[in-house]
Amino acid sequence: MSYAVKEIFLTLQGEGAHAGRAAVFCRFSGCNLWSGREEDRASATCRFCDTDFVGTDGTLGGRYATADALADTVAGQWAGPAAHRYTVLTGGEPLLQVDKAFVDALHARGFEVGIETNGTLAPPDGIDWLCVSPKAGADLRIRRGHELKLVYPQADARPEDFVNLAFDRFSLQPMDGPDAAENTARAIDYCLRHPQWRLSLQTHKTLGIR
Ligand SMILES: C[S@@+](CC[C@H](N)C(=O)[O-])C[C@H]1O[C@@H](n2cnc3c(N)ncnc32)[C@H](O)[C@@H]1O
Ligand SMILES: Nc1nc2[nH]cc(C(=O)O)c2c(=O)[nH]1
Ligand code: SF4
Ligand SMILES: [Mg+2]
Repeated sequence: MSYAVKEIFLTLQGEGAHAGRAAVFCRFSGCNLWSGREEDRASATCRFCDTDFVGTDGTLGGRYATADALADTVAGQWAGPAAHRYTVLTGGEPLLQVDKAFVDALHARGFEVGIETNGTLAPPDGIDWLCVSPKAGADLRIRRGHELKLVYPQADARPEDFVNLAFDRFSLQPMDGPDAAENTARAIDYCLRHPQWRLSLQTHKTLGIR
C-alpha cells in the first residue's frame, strides 16, 4: 500500500506528556471526521480542528510507495544521535493509513513511535505512545492506551466520560480558537478540582515553532 503524507518535519512535541521532546512529525493526509475543507466544517463531526491536513503539498509531503521509503525520509530528518530517536505520527487521522509495516520500519531504524489519534480506528500493534483525543459525536474505539488527551470544553465529551478508561495519563487541552483564553481558564479550574487531569498547553504555538 502507499502512504499519502502532508508534511514531515523535526520539532519539539508541543503537547501532552512528551511536551518538550524532540520528534520527527509525520502528518498524514486526510481525516475521517472532517474533509478539511472550510465549507464542510459546520457540518463535520469534528469542527474545531486547528490543522491543514489536505493534500500532499507540505514539506517532504507526497505519496510514498513503501513503508521503507517513508521511514527513510522520517529518519533523514533526525538531527541527534541514534539514541532517543522519536517520531510522532499525526494528521489528519493517521490510523487511516498507519500499518504494522510502517511501525516495524520505524522500529528497525531505532525510533520510538508515538501517535496522535482520534481513537475511532483500530491501531496496529507495537505503538510506543498511543495518545487518544476523543471527539464528541464520534465512536471511541480505542479505550486503552498511554495518554488520553481531551480537548476542552466539548459539550458532549466531558472529562468524566473518559477518566475511568484504561489510560496511564489524562491530559486536558484547552480548545484553541476564538474562545482560547476562556477555555484555558476553564481547563485550569477543572484541573485544580480534578487532579487526575493535567493541563496540556500547545506550547509550540506560543513558542512560534511548528
Ligand atoms: C490535528 S489532531 C490530529 C490527530 C487526530 N486526528 C486527533 O484528532 O487526535 C492533533 C491534536 O490536536 C488536537 N486539536 C485539534 N484542534 C485543536 C484545537 N482547536 N485546540 C486544541 N487542540 C486541538 C487534537 O485533539 C489532537 O490531540
Ligand atoms: N510541535 C508540535 N507539537 C504537536 N503535538 C501534536 C501536534 C499535532 O498536530 O498532532 C503537534 C504539532 O503540529 N506541532
Ligand atoms: S479528528 Fe483530528 S485531524 Fe480530524 S478534524 Fe478532528 S482534530 Fe482535525
Ligand atoms: Mg497540531
